[in-house]
Amino acid sequence: MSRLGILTSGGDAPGMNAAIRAAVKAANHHGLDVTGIQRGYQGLMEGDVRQLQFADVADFADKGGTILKTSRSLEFMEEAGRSKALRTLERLEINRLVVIGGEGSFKGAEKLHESGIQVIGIPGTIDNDLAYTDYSIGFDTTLNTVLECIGRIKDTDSSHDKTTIIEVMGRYCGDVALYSALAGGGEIISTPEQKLGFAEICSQLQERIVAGKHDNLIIVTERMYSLPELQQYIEEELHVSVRTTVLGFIQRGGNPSAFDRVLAGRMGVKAVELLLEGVSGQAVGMKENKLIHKAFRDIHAETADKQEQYQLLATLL
Ligand SMILES: Nc1ncnc2c1ncn2[C@@H]1O[C@H](COP(=O)(O)OP(=O)(O)O)[C@@H](O)[C@H]1O
Ligand SMILES: O=P(O)(O)OC[C@H]1O[C@](O)(COP(=O)(O)O)[C@@H](O)[C@@H]1O
Ligand SMILES: [Mg+2]
Repeated sequence: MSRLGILTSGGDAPGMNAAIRAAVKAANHHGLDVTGIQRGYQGLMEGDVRQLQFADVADFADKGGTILKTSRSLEFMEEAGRSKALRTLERLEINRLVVIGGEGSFKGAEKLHESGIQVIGIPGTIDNDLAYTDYSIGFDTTLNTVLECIGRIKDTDSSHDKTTIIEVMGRYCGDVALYSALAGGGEIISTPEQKLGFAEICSQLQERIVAGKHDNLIIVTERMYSLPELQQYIEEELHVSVRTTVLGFIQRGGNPSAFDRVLAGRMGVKAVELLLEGVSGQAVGMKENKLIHKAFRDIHAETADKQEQYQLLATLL
């Protein structure tokens, strides 16, 4: 019987388990056995695997994280590490592979494809930083979590007329911040795509204070500023009380939203279908609510056009 391997790699994202479940279900339906590779590429190199029956995954579709565990593996970035991974695949007679992860994981998957392994990617990252797909699995859940946290902070801010800087994740992509603000989450937003300087943040804040809005949320993407410096700058310039909240891993965990579960189900099944059609070196995505698939090499070159969303934001803020 033909054997399919599946792994999750990079940061965990809510909905990864739902994608695993869907892929196992689809594989079994087509008579394929599934080997779960644990701890991403690190586990692939070490041969850390277990057989996956549908019963093993059926109850986890509604859980965050990944039951297969995940890793970031420096060793796999090296030729020698990847040779070890190839030896594992050969030894276990795995000739088809599903990789659930983000951009980095897809780079690794592309190298496996170039080495002759049949591989399909599924986008699983809270960052939504893969431009070829409108949404990656996990992004919607993270947004909902961020909005819930923001709502709680707003209650306190409005009661005390305070300003809070909220740092959200996204690595080098501003989508978590952007969509949080589009959903009504904040007054001022700064992202890698539209970065505001300290002075610009202060002038926007000052405008709102003059207009009578004394509780304000400033949403920023991680890795952009020294937050203590930004906080101090605003306090000294405008003589207002400012707090800072870094949401951190709170926004990566949690049960997947309905949207992420459905997306994961669609993509998990599609990945297996593509493998059965003989497709390799591509990732499943979604554009305008239709499933698509695209070569890894084209995915890396694609850049996102978020002009429409930023224009909308300018109207809404
Ligand atoms: N250029 C690359 N070549 C081979 N493997 C890579 C490459 N880039 C990333 N990887 C592998 O993919 C893993 C996950 O990538 P990372 O960027 O950390 O997360 P994500 O896939 O979620 O974006 C890395 O730890 C590494 O093992
Ligand atoms: O978990 P780590 O290694 O601290 O990495 C944090 C990074 O992981 C993420 O949560 C998810 O990123 P990836 O999906 O690319 O792994 C980023 O938003 C964040 O910058
Ligand atoms: Mg990534």
